[in-house]
Amino acid sequence: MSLRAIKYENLHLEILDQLLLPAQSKYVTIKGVEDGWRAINRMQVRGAPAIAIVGCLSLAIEIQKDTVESKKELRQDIEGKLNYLVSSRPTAVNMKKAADDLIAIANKLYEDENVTLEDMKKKFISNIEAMLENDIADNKAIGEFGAKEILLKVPGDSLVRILTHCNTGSLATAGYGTALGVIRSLHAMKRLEHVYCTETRPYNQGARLTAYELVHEKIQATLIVDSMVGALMKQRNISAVVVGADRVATNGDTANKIGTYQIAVLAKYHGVPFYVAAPFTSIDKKITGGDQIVIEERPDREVTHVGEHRIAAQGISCWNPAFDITPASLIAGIITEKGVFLPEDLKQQFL
Ligand SMILES: CSC[C@H]1O[C@H](OP(=O)(O)O)[C@H](O)[C@@H]1O
Repeated sequence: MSLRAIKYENLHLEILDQLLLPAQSKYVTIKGVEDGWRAINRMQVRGAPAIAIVGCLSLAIEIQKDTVESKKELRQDIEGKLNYLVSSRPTAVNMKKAADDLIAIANKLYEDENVTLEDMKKKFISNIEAMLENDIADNKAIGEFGAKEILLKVPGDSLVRILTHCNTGSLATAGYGTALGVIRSLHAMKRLEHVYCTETRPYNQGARLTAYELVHEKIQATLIVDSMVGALMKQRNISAVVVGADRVATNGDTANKIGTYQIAVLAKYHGVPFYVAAPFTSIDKKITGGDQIVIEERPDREVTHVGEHRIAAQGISCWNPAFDITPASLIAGIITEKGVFLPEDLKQQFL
C-alpha cells in the first residue's frame, strides 16, 4: 500500500502534513477553503495534481455547508473561492485548470432551469470528487506508457537505472505518481535495477519524500546530493531521467522543480534521454512557451534553515525560485496518460 497524501470520504478531508515527513506522519483536517489555501501555500501539501485536488475538495466541503439562497449566489461563491485558491501557488497549472473547468460546470448548472439549488450543489461536488480517481487512473497510464518508452531504448531484457528529481509520487498526487509512477511501473515489470533520487534542496522533496516512498515500497534506490548529478552520469550508466512537471507549454517547454533545467543540460551532454511525466491536467494549452510561466519565489528561510536549524550565515541574502524552465529541445519525450509525445508534436493535441 503506497503512502497517501490525501484522505477523503463523504466531505471529510485530511492531508498528510509533508512539512513533518519523514520524522512524523501526521494528518491535518481541512475544514474549508481557508484551510485549503493555507495548507497549499505553506506546502503542507504540494505537487501540482495534489494541490488542485486538495484545493477543490476544500471548496466542496465549503459548498456543502453553504447557506446560499440561490443558484446565482452559489455560482458567484464558487467563482470567488476558486480564484482565491488559484492564488495559493502560482506556477503549477492544475489548480487554475481545475478552477476554469469547475467555473464552466457551475455556469452550465446555473443556466439549466431543470437543476435546483440542491441538485447544483450535488452535481458540482461529485465533479470534484471524481478528480481523485481520475488522477490515479491518469498516473497509472503514465506509468505504463513511460516504462514501455524507456524500455524501447534498452537492449533485450536488460534492467534500467533511472534518475529522478523532486517528488512526483503518491505524495504529489492522488496516488501512484507521475515520474515516480513510471518508476513504479518499471519496478512492477521487474525491469528496474536502481533508482537515484536527488535530495532536491531547499524543501528536500527527494530526501524527505521520494526516499520515504521508495524505502516504504522496498524499491532499490540511492539518495544523492543535487550537485552529484554530473558525477553520477559520468560514472554510472544512467538509462534515463524522468521528472514531473508543474506547467507544460504547448511547445513542450516545462516548468518543474528548481534544479530540473541543469539536470536536463547534463543529460544532453551525457547522452541520457530526459523525460517529463505529466498528465494533461498539467499542460497549459493557453501558453506557447516557457517564458510565459510565472516562477514562484519562496521565503529565504527555506534556504537558510533546515527545519528550525539555521545553516546559513545570519544576514546573507538569498534567491529562492521554486521552479525553473526546461526548454523542449532538452526533452526526449513528454509522457502523458494519452501516450508519449515528442515536444514538437504536443501542440497538435490542442488544435
Ligand atoms: C506530480 S507534480 C510534482 C511536481 O511538483 C513539485 O513542486 P512542489 O513540491 O513545489 O509542489 C515538483 O515540481 C514536482 O515535479
